[in-house]
Amino acid sequence: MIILEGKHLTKTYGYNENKVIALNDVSLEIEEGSFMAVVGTSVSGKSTLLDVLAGLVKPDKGMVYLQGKLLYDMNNDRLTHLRRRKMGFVFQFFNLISTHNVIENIVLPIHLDNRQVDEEYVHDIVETLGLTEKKYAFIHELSDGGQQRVAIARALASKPAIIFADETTGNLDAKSSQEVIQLLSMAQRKYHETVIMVTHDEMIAQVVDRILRIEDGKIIQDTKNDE
Ligand SMILES: Nc1ncnc2c1ncn2[C@@H]1O[C@H](COP(=O)(O)OP(=O)(O)OP(=O)(O)O)[C@@H](O)[C@H]1O
Repeated sequence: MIILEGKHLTKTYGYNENKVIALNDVSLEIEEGSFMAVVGTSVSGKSTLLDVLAGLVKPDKGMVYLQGKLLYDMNNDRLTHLRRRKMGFVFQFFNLISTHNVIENIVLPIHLDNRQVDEEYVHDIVETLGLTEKKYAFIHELSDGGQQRVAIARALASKPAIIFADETTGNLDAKSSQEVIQLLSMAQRKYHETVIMVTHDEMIAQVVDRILRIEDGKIIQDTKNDE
């Protein structure tokens, strides 16, 4: 089943001689439960594509449908509500709250959405990500790797329809980047999540279901791993 669809997405930044076409008429469909990696050289438009698909950056042209619902047709409050309910984010620099402990950070998006925390589910995620011993630790007490795990746990906890991950602006070393990919892949299989991840890591072929290669704001290669 198609969970997310982008149609003729175009996004430009700047004007006249400073004009940059970050996305140039991109269309794609994403299967529910799949793990898609978005790769490509620097400033090719990867993050812009992710942000447009996630309802964070409105395209100049084109449409995004999440489970058949047109994203940019709704007002901002509804879009924010939809993002909270349906999307999980694992972005670089994690946006974790330093005055909260690990478990408080993980359940924060659920509280923001005025939903009941599924304690059993959260417990399972915490255990799966190896955070049980760190549950009550503060964020600054964790290593970078530990913080990454909290960010992944937080994205999973609200049972989103899709998880968006972007490591592109950061400087994750190859090992941390592999770890994030492995953890997301495990989560995708265990919790039947759909994952879209922007990465510089090219060693992903075995893990992901699909690799989308972007160059100059266009899809230049779309490789699906059919098992
Ligand atoms: N907020 C913005 N304002 C102006 N220009 C932007 C903005 N965001 C992106 N761009 C431009 O759009 C183009 C695509 O950027 P984008 O960040 O999507 O590429 P990327 O492939 O994710 O790059 P990287 O891998 O280096 O992070 C670049 O030329 C960038 O400078």
